[in-house]
Amino acid sequence: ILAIACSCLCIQPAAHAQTTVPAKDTIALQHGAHRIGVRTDADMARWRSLRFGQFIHWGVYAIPGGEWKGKTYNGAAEWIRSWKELPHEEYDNLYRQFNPVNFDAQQWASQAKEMGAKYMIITTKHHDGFCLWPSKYSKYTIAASPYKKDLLGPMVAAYNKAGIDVYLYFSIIDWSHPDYRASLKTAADSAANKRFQVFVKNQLAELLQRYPTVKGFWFDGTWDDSWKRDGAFTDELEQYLQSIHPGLVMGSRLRADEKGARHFDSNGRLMGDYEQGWERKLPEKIEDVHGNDWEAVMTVPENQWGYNAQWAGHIKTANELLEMLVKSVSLNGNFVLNFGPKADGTFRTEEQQLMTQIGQWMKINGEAVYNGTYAGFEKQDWGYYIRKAGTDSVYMVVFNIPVSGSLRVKMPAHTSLVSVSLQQQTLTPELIGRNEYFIHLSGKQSDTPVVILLKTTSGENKEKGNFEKAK
Ligand SMILES: C[C@@H]1O/C(=N\OC(=O)Nc2ccccc2)[C@@H](O)[C@H](O)[C@@H]1O
Repeated sequence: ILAIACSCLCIQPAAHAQTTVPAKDTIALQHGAHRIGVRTDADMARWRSLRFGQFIHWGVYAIPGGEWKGKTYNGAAEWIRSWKELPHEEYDNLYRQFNPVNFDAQQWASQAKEMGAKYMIITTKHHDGFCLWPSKYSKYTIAASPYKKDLLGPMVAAYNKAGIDVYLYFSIIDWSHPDYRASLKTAADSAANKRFQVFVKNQLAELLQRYPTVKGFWFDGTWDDSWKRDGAFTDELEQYLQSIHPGLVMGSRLRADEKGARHFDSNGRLMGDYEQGWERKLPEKIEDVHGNDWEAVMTVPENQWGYNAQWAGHIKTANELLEMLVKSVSLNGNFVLNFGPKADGTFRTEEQQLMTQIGQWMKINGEAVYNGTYAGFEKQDWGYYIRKAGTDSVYMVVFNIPVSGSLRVKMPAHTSLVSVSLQQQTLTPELIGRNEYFIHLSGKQSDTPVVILLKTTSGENKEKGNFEKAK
């Protein structure tokens, strides 16, 4: 009885309490997550500090741009090869026309820098298999096009020179490769898949050898059964890439465990270095990210990654996109905004205007975004809190100024307010309850987000803040 009493009385804390996911750990896995909790090394800390990235989807799909022989393709432009109106034979010969004579890596990098992006993700090859670099493992590359020259090298050099890290998008699905199989039905399929796995490993090693300053891979196209069913290979591949390029940052889309689970293994543990499932959607609250690092990727139209001439439907504005960026950072994540250059290497006017508008705000307010983390304050309707990593500085990024003009701020327990400022102007909050304030923005109107800096002090035996003494 004593033993029973003891076992139900002495609650053992979880052996590894870093994650908040109720991990079962009931399934023994060889190829599940090998790390519990976030990566704490310098390369991951750098990725985490960047917060704002630029995605670029560029390839031969930019030539049709979502249209073909007068008809409009309703899917995502980079998927047009899958449209019955466009014969594979015709699509697979588009590379003969791919000649981006107006491509200017320097110009691309400087407009990304102006926007305030700190990293860039480029499609080395999308699902169609066309390689933007002269891969020696494929004939279907930029070398076979009229342009001939490598596109990735100048991009990596120009972006790095502009102080922007580069990550390589790589699609595992490759519609151009004779050995690609979505599913494995026969022994011949399995033999082809083995050859395909060697091809993937060779191309990835080739990319790291050619572009040694890249910081990681952004894998995609890993949902087919042929990939999911070989968790061991995905595990070995990730470890191989880390061995030849230590510190690489790779998201959760690469891996499967030996039971075919993706992103999270069969015990609910995140595989890879950050959660990569937030595609064209954002988490709502901090609990949704389970203590993991994560990244959201976003399109300007509803769902177009490659260049799409039509750009039908709702086109997000700079303020909408800034709110997504700020919301992501307030929930401890990164936000990556996608652009689809034209076949000639230029960006459409609307995308250039967005980069300029976003950059104008980031130039003044980027300090609230870069190195931003979850602040631990109770969410209010006026917008989002962002804590400067490792400090007592908390930014309020205001998107909705209430009709009262008064912004409610509830201080977390054991945290006091030391000062409040709006750019260079000091504000005096009104104490309206126990450790609760109104910050009055009377008469303030703004057509861009307003940033207020709170200096706080926290801890059990802290000196009082400057506004707690009742009048
Ligand atoms: C970034 C996008 O990534 C893709 N697909 O992403 C996903 O499949 N996303 C996904 C799928 C299932 C669950 C959550 C996200 C591609 O097909 C698309 O062309 C684009 O490159």
